[in-house]
Amino acid sequence: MVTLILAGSDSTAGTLAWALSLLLNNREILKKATNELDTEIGSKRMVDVSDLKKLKYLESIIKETLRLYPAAPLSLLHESMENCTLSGYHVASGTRLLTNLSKLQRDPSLYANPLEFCPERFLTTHKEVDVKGQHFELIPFGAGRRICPGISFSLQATKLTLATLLHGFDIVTIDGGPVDMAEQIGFTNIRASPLQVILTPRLTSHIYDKI
Ligand code: HEM
Repeated sequence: MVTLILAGSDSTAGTLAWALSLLLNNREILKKATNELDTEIGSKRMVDVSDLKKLKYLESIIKETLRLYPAAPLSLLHESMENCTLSGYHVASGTRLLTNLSKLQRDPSLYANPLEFCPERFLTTHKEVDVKGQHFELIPFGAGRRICPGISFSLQATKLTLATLLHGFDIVTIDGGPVDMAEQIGFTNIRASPLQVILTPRLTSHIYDKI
């Protein structure tokens, strides 16, 4: 249980903070996300779990966030159980391997303008790519038999929280300026400084009574 809480909290909260930071620095993308929410949900109620499958643009924002800021940038250690050859390299039994997800997911041979926050790529050139371990150019949750067991929960929690925040509130930085994107590298990749924002309700007040 402790493992699940430790592995699940920083990673999911961190991803949410990166998504908001990226959106605040790319306000035209934020606007497109709120437009999608207004079209699909309207202004008379809060977001519901059943709405999530309709929010394709928001889904592409989460994929793009996980591409640029994978919560576990070096994944976890895997130990080779036997001698094998991997992409032409001899790997002796007992060797411990890490996958550099940050580097992989910012590889210019896999993504055009790899450092740019461009959710649209997951609706066009990379439409078929998902994060579930089948497409090796995007594996923020790892792949194979040790893939993150929290994947469905965290994708659902991130999408619901982000949708609820963006639909329910106008969000700006405290000084109106850009968000500092410095990373604090550790076991999980989190922001170096806390993200501080001002939230202003965008829906009529009685809708918030249900929160
Ligand atoms: C955005 C959120 C998350 C990301 C990006 C993420 C990413 C990862 C990655 C890359 C691994 C290593 C996979 C490998 O070894 O190949 C992992 C393992 C793991 N994750 Fe997550 N994770 C997230 C959320 C969660 C949540 C919410 C939970 C639990 C509720 C969780 C529980 C675990 C556990 C227990 C492992 C170890 C699995 C094993 O070694 O067999 N994670 N995660």
